[in-house]
Amino acid sequence: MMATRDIKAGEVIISVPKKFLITYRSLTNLLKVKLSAHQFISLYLILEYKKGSQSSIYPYINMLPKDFDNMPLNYNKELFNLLPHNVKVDVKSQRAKFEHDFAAINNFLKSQGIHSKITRKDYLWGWLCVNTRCIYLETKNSDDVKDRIAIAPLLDFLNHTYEAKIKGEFNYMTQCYEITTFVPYKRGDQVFINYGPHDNFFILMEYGFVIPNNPYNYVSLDKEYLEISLPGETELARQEKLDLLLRHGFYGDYSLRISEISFRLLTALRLRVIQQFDVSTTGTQGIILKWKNTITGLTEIINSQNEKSMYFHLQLICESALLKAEQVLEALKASVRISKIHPYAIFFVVNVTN
Ligand SMILES: C[S@@+](CC[C@H](N)C(=O)[O-])C[C@H]1O[C@@H](n2cnc3c(N)ncnc32)[C@H](O)[C@@H]1O
Repeated sequence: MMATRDIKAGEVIISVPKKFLITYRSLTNLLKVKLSAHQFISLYLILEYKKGSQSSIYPYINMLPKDFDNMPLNYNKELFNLLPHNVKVDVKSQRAKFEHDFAAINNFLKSQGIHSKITRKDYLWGWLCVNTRCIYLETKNSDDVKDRIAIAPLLDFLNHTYEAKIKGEFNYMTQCYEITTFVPYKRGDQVFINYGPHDNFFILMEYGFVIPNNPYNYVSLDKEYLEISLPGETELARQEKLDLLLRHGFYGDYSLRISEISFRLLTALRLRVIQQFDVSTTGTQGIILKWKNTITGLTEIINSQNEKSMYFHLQLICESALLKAEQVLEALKASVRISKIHPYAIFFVVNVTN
């Protein structure tokens, strides 16, 4: 979407009247349903899609993507396996959510005596249309979960940038969904919204694209942390350290950003590199106490030797992550040559790996 005049910070750039919002409530006259808003709006979109030019919202249906082959949920096994471990975990839970929703609409259609001709592929299309395009509405009645999401076709013209500063909300006075920009635009500029402070893993999974030089990007080192082998560390010691991490809320979510090593990762590594670890001894109990002090902020480090070893092993796990990424990039190069995978999908996986 483009600015047709200069726009000042603080101006409302878009105002969509309630009657043009597709919500659960706006559709309930069509069918009495016991489905979530996401489930039902997805069903509505695919039913409209199947009507072709007879659909009352045909112009909108016609401008929706024809497929979502570039989204991880649709990747074949070969490409899925090349995704970073943490993305695979998230895509698996997204897939489970989809399967749950697909089962719910099938049950619903059956309960209505409707013989469904909606395939998994059909429904996935509707489901991803909603996932990539819905807006969240703060309802006055916080129990009214069915009214929380909406599709506003006009808003589909707005793309995302992390630089946009906006507020989007339903205005009860004007009965419109309004977007206010807090950055100015010049006539002819592309006008953006901001889907949130998301890294490329999230953006790829939820919206099917990536942002070059996204400042929210990070590398997850959870798998490398668990797989690291420390000389002299017994399986019992390893398990006791992991139990301690769990008990203190420091298990997992170990990330590296462009200019930041997460405190969680540093803390977990400090514990991990402690040698001759045996919780039944007073020596280990004393060092665990010092480790706990680094969590509360009482001290910054356990001791200089532990700190040195921690950074040494941090470097090792970074090198291991780098090696894996290089192998993935090589495999992706081969995929481009041999398979029929959507070229954008390959570009996206290269981007989240790089
Ligand atoms: C609400 S739609 C935005 C409008 C979309 N460009 C269209 O023409 O339908 C959301 C989709 O737009 C695309 N999109 C939004 N911002 C983008 C960006 N900065 N770069 C690339 N694609 C973007 C993604 O495919 C996303 O799923």
